[in-house]
Amino acid sequence: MIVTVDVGNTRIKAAVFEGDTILQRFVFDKTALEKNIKNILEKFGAIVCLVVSSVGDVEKNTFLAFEKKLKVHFVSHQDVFPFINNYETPKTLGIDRMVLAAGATLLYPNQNRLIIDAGTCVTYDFVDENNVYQGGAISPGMRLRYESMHNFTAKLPLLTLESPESYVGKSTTQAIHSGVVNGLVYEIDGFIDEYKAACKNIIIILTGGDADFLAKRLKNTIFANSNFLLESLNQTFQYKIKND
Ligand SMILES: Nc1ncnc2c1ncn2[C@@H]1O[C@H](COP(=O)(O)OP(=O)(O)O)[C@@H](O)[C@H]1O
Ligand SMILES: CC(C)(COP(=O)(O)O)[C@@H](O)C(=O)NCCC(=O)O
Ligand SMILES: [K+]
Repeated sequence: MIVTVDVGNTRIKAAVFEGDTILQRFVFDKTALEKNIKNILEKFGAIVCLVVSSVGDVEKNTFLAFEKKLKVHFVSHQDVFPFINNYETPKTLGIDRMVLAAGATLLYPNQNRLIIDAGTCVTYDFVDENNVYQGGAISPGMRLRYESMHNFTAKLPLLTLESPESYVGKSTTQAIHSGVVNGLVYEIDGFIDEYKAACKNIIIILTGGDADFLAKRLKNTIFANSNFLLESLNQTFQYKIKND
């Protein structure tokens, strides 16, 4: 039994795995990291390893403190990955994106894969059918769009996520909701259309904190799997054990 932990720029997600099955999933804030990990380990005494992917700014030592009880592994660029990396700056590629690419490569063999992670940022990652990671895109996530328009203007209020009534916003509030939500939906549909036109045999995976909300609004039919990063971490770790 292992626990995988995904430290994003907004929240921390964790899942306990027995083989390929998720037993329980947790979401918490970085201020409550130590307490939550402690609780998970107390609840699941059979956990032998803590596998961490981090792009956030939490202290490594918080995890290392658990090393007396179990093995702690930070996924890093030095690990073995099941794809060839064609990114021109492989050392700066986010470790979360590497893990998503690895999970897609292992779980969906012999096809092109596009992974869209709608978190703090929206990331697009493309692994082709020859298992070559080709790159993708990074754009502001939904919450970031609301916050940055408020922070960088004098007049725009900070709103919380709401479904726009129409693409024609009839008030400041409605115009912001339309710009943020419809804008991101059009962006994602636009990228999906480009990838689908360029490659016939492609699987598209949508994950991240906004995945469920967005999936319902896309023109393309895409099923959201908000656990995909945690599942990919489990897969990446199993692959490492087999291939090290
Ligand atoms: N309780 C919540 N707290 C913060 N963000 C949330 C919450 N519920 C949904 N979200 C959405 O999730 C997104 C962040 O997704 P997440 O996958 O947690 O990000 P990250 O992996 O970058 O930490 C935000 O854009 C926000 O709209
Ligand atoms: C793009 C990201 C900020 C996404 O982080 P997230 O939204 O998952 O919190 C992260 O993958 C990162 O820091 N990447 C480094 C740059 C790159 O991937 O090229
Ligand atoms: K992301």
